[in-house]
Amino acid sequence: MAESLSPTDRRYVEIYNLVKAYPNPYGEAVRVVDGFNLVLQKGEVVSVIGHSGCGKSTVLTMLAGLNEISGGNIAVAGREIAGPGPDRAVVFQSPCLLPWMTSLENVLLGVDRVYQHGTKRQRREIAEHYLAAVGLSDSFHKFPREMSGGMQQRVGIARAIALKPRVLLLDEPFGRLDSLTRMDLQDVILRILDRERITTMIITHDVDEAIYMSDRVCMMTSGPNARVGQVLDLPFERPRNRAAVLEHPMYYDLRGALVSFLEEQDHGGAKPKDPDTSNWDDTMHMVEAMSATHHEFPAYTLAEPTEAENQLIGSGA
Ligand SMILES: Nc1ncnc2c1ncn2[C@@H]1O[C@H](COP(=O)(O)OP(=O)(O)OP(=O)(O)O)[C@@H](O)[C@H]1O
Repeated sequence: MAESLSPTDRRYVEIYNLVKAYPNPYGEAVRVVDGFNLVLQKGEVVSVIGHSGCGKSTVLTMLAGLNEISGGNIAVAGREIAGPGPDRAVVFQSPCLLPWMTSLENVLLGVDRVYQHGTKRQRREIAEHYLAAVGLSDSFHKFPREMSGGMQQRVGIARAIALKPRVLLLDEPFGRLDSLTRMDLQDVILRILDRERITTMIITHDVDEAIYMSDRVCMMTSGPNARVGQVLDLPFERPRNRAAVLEHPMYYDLRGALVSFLEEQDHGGAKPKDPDTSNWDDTMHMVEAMSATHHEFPAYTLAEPTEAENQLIGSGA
């Protein structure tokens, strides 16, 4: 993030003293998140990691405007948020596609709303462009039931990116996918982010994923009263290269810092699901396997922005 940024872009997403209180079974308000502060630069990718139940999704859904804020505030591009909006697109663990619509129609749902002044042909061109960008050029007319979980998640990603959001929010987007699909989709997202430079927050349980995908990793303390414990800066260049990241001399130290933090936070309370720090041994094996196996999807290429997209964005539509 070396280029000079305007003051607004340096504080593109600003989360200030954020609080979320939920009622407990006795009706008392418990502050799950309390005093969470984080600033993201424009174009930055930040992962949020922490023990299960600490409040990661709570922070993300408040940033999405889907969850009421109990205290503090959140601003995007200098403006305090008030509810959800197409400037913040979310991809959840489950892609939530409408089952009676094809992949193209599912993506068009959002595109039609954002580009209301575009022609039908222009909007279709944009939806097709983003489906192609996630490797689904052969599946425009498939229904969700005809697609694998990984393909459905690709549609969910295309739908989110096609909105041209200012901020992309990924809530454990690969949580239900097998390791190979997961790695494939990590690369799909990284390549889109390289091109689109979308400011992105990723919630994950996977320390290797956090390191591979992000510019910084934000570690949350365990709840209640969870907040940012530490923030780790990552030295890896973009575009990311998996082998180069894994072979980087600092990789083990960085990973060790994350795991140590999580272990320190693990102070004996019952945790339904601990962060997944177990797949390191499999990772190099997976990299080799990926280069050796036949891919389900055609080689990923990113076309230039479509003419329709440029015209519509240029006209402020
Ligand atoms: N609507 C709600 N009402 C009451 N408590 C809630 C509500 N939503 C979440 N919580 C509680 O808030 C805490 C934080 O939940 P959240 O889902 O944000 O955690 P998380 O870190 O994302 O967990 P995980 O990693 O398991 O997805 C949990 O203890 C959860 O039980």
